[in-house]
Amino acid sequence: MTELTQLSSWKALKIHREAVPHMRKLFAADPKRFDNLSLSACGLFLDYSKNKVTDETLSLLFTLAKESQLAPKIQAMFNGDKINTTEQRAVLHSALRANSNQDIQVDDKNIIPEIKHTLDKMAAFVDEIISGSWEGYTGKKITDIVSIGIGGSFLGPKIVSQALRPYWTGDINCHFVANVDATSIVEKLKGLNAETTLFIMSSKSFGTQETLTNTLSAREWFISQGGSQNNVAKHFVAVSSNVKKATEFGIAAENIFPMWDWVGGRYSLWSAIGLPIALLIGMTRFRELLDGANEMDEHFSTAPLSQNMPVIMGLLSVWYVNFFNAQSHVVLTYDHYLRGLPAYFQQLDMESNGKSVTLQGQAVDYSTGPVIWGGEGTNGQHAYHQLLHQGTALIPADFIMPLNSHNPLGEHHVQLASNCFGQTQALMQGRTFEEALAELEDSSLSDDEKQLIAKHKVMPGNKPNNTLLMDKLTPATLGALIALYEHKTFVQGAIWQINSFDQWGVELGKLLGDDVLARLKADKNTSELDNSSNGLINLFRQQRI
Ligand SMILES: O=P(O)(O)OC[C@H]1O[C@](O)(CO)[C@@H](O)[C@@H]1O
Repeated sequence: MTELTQLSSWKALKIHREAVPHMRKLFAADPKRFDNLSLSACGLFLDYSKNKVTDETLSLLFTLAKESQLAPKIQAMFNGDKINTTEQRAVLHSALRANSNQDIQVDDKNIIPEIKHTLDKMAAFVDEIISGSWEGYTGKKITDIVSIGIGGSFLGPKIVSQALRPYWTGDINCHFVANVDATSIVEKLKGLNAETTLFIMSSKSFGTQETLTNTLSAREWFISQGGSQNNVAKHFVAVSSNVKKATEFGIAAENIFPMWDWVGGRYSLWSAIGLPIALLIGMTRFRELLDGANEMDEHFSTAPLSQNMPVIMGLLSVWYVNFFNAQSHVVLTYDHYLRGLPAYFQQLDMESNGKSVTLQGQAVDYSTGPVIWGGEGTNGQHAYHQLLHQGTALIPADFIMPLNSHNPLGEHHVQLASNCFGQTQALMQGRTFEEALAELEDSSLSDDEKQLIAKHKVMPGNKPNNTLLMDKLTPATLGALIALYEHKTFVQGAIWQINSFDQWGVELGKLLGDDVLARLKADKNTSELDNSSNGLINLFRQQRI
């Protein structure tokens, strides 16, 4: 048995689970539930009143946090302790957005000056590109960026750029290429002019197959379009922690923006990996994004547990995963600009908490990270919300909506808000059999038919959901929102006693992929593997035109 399941709070929560009444009852009993179970921080407002919790639940969850040493674990992360123990690395994405007067030590060295230096280098570069003083090989201004990277070196820049579309300066367009499928890069390059296109190769390791292959193809395209090897320096820059490999690959040393091994890929948009964002919105706005995240770092590291937004959200998730067997969590963004966030949070959470051994190497005997999925409202209401309301799985939901739209057109936003709030209400209260029957009272159905249809119209309700609001989507509120989910992910990992910062699960696939590649390119059939893999490889070799 693991330590976690032996904690007194864990045992108490297991028993207490049965005693939590339906949320309808909780709301009826407490006219102040909304006031009591909501809080504001860093430009965000969280309503968590529509959760299956009483005061006792929350108190037990906070005890669980204390018994799990959450507060010292938070401090260890911010202090730069090597909490990523399987890779012996500090976890300091927070340092990337820290104030420049701070002193944060890694291996007895203050890392703040090099962060500042890289931000200054980014600022100078952004200025040159936006002003047009950086010229392509025929003297023209850069108009298009092609950002090549995958995983954290793709999702963060892409989704934040998309979310901050209203803040683009308008001079530059950006295209993102991640997949090794040639269709992705071929389609992106269509219509681009090599003279005015800049490629950013983003890879922390500088060893990721997809990114290397796409960059080579981009360089070939550039040369096939009239650029020459000598012009590559004007059109290719890289972001990497492996400066040596990037230089060997042929990226000019002055065109390499460094990052560091204490930044995880899925936490890296705050580093020079965020360069595409800075090129689109300008450096001042990029710094506002960092400031918003920094505010959330301050909140997370200083607010008491019971007033701490990431702590509350993380503990609620643990409550459902471990005590109600919730196996997924849905993120519903009621803002078209935020439509990519569920995919971003999916990598953040699932790559971080998809683990099954504790830090001590013991197999867990409880569930860890749930499946994260979602999409934009109201679209999902006409697709998968049916399962949220009446399906058999319990799926906690986060609704995210800015109170003001960047496009205040007619009644659109008030209708959007009515749908968002209406969904949170429907999930919570549901519809009883008696209510369903009453709705059918005036229909021409027989009594038996009414009884039958009413059964189908029953919605159990009592489905947990959070609502996160902000005045308006700005770089600062977006920074705070993303940092909130980063820290929520940390809280869950800390309770589950796992390492949220490695990703060994993706490594085996990479290794086997390399072996399969060699076999696909070989001039003879494969017979050494399992017979399914042999069969697939040989089929591919034989059927290829
Ligand atoms: O930036 P890199 O080193 O190319 O890695 C890309 C992505 O690959 C992963 O390791 C997963 O395969 C992610 O964690 C990372 O963001």
